[in-house]
Amino acid sequence: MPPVLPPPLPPRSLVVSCQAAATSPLHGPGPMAMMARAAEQAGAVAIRANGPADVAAIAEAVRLPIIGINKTGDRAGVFITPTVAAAAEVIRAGATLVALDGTLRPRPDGTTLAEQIAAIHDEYGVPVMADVDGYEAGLAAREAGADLVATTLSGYTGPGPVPAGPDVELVAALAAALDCPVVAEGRYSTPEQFRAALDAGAHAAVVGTAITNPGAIVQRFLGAVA
Ligand SMILES: CC(=O)N[C@H](C=O)[C@@H](O)[C@H](O)[C@H](O)COP(=O)(O)O
Repeated sequence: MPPVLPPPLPPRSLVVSCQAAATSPLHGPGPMAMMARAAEQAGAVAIRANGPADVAAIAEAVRLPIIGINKTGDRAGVFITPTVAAAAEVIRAGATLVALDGTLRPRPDGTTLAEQIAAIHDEYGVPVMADVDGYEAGLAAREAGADLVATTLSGYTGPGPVPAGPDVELVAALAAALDCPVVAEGRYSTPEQFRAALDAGAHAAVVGTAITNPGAIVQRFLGAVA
C-alpha cells in the first residue's frame, strides 16, 4: 500500500463544511469566512470549503486546517476537484488538504485517480482525501494513494433517489478494511449520527447542511408541520 501522509485532523473530531449554493444569500467568501469563524469558535477542528475565493477568505479568517475542494463541471459526472489544475487552485489559496472525486467513474481529463494523487503529492506535498461512493471505490482510492478516504459521495452517484440518512455502514466497512483514516461525510444531520460515525471507526466526520445551511434548517422545521 502507498504511504499515508499524516492527516491534519485529530481523531474523533468534527469538520464543518462551509459551502453555500449560488442561489443562497450566503454565497460568497465573506459569509463563508464568518461561518468558518463561528465553527472554529465552537470547537470545529477543520473547515471544508469550495473554490479558491472561499478558501482564501477562510484561510485569512481562521487558524484551522482547510479541506479544499473545487467543484467544476456537471454534477452528474465527476465534479469535485476533477483535475490537478482544480486542486492546485485551492492549494494555492490556502487549503492544507485537498479532497477530490474518488469514485470509479472516468475523469474528465482522461487521467487516473492514481496519476492525479501522485501529481498533487509531488508538486504540492499536501494530503489527498478521496470522496468515494462505495466500498470498492474506497479500496481502489486507497490503492491509488489517497491519504484519507471519505464517504462523501455515497448515495449521489446511482440512479435512485438520495437516501435521507448517512451511510454509517460504509464508514464501518471502510474503517475495517483500510490502513488510512476514514472520514464520514454526507447527510449527517444529528449529534447522534455524528457519534455513530465515530463509533463505527471514522477518524472524523464532516457536517455541512445541518450546521451551515440556514435555508435547509428552516425547511426542516416547516416540513414537520406541512
Ligand atoms: C454530494 C456533494 O456534492 N457533497 C458536497 C461536497 O462537498 C457538499 O455539497 C456537501 O454539503 C458536503 O459533502 C457535506 O455534506 P452534508 O451537507 O450532507 O452534511
